[in-house]
Amino acid sequence: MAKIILSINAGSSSVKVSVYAATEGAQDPTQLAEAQVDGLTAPPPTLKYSRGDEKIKGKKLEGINSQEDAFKYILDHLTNDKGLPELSHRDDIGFSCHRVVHGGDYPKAQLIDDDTYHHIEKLSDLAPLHNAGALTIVRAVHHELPHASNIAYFDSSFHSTLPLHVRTYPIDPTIASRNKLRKYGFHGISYSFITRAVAPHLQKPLDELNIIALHLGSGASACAIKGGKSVDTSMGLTPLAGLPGATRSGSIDPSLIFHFTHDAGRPSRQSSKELHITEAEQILNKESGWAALTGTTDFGEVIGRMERGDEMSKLAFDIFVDRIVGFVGSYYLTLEGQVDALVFAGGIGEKGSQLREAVAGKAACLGFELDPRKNRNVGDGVVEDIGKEGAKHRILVCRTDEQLEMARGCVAEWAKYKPGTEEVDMPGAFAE
Ligand SMILES: Nc1ncnc2c1ncn2[C@@H]1O[C@H](COP(=O)(O)OP(=O)(O)O)[C@@H](O)[C@H]1O
Ligand SMILES: CC(=O)OP(=O)(O)O
Ligand SMILES: [Mg+2]
Repeated sequence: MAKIILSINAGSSSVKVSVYAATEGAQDPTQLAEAQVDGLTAPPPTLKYSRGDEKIKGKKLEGINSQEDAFKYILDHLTNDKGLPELSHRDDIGFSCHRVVHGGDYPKAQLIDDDTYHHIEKLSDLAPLHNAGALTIVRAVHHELPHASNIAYFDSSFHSTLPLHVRTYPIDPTIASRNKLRKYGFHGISYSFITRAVAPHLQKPLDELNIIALHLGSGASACAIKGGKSVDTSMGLTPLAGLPGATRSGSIDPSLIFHFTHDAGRPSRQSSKELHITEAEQILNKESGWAALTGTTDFGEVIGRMERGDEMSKLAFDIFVDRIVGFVGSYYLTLEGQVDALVFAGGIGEKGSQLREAVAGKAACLGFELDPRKNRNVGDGVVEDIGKEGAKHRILVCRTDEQLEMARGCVAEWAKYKPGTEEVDMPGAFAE
């Protein structure tokens, strides 16, 4: 029998929920609707909704201040939509897939029960912009949709293949092992989608695909993928490392923070019972990046202002290009030049033609050459070529879809996650 899958992606600036109908053994779930609340870090948040030809864009929302608020608003919107009869009652939802950024050592998705819930909760300190928000949604689903199975998909799982010398920090190994201090890497659900979309596009078996993938959104990262597996990525123990983002500094000299504030190690003003963060984490995760340099978290706006002559926006743009190019060069060596394509994805990677042009301009010396016309008018497929005909390496844009990647995983493991199976019973789940 067909079941409804809700696939929930709590990002740092947005909550995206896709609704699918699926049956056991089906190839791909069928998307019925997609709702997105954007701008959580640049109020007022707005709703984007699509179901068939029905579209809502940019509806300003009031009283939505958190990922949990955004999710509850979306759930109400979906169940009240008369054009979505498949989801007229909350009990219609059989599965609820949750994007959880930090999954520690979990190499694959997990059914959320008491144990996994508390384990994920412990990891919240390592992904302060994400895990705590995602868990508020897990709790909301558990209370509002008690018959649905909750499954956690981790951003970190795709990077469980990182070689030892890549994931190890050169620090005291005893303390590193005790405190689980290593590179985990994130955006893995997206990189998994990208790998599985790009391989058939390039007509290569998955296990022979070598790409440099860039997921550039509110949080941004790069990944070197060899034989379809992650061999290096720019985020680290937490999503703070590597590239700068909307409110994140990215990698800086770790000593900098002690010169920035004398309170670096103190609990932050925004610490709460659920979320413990230091002043240092608050500043570098939430008060840096484009927001600190330009006053906006919207990189589309940064580009617009730069084009109108704003110097700080130009500086923010140049910093981003410089850091991205650094990873492209580094991963080109990691892959020993055997690179099938440079792939742009995420909100900025998919929409920021100016950024792609600037990155490709610097990477042209390695054989990544852009076709400016294709770059400015990207086709509407999942994967599109924007490289110059005859260039040494291809350049692609991939419209990544973390919700679909989770829903596909859910269908593939249907029997394991089916509501009503013994494993799924969670009598006292998520006790405080
Ligand atoms: N035309 C555009 N050019 C460049 N960036 C854009 C454009 N439109 C939107 N963006 C950026 O995309 C980012 C959101 O990306 P997304 O991957 O959806 O974010 P999240 O990290 O919340 O999942 C925002 O920072 C937004 O500024
Ligand atoms: C891991 C991460 O930074 O995610 P997002 O880009 O969705 O904030
Ligand atoms: Mg995202």
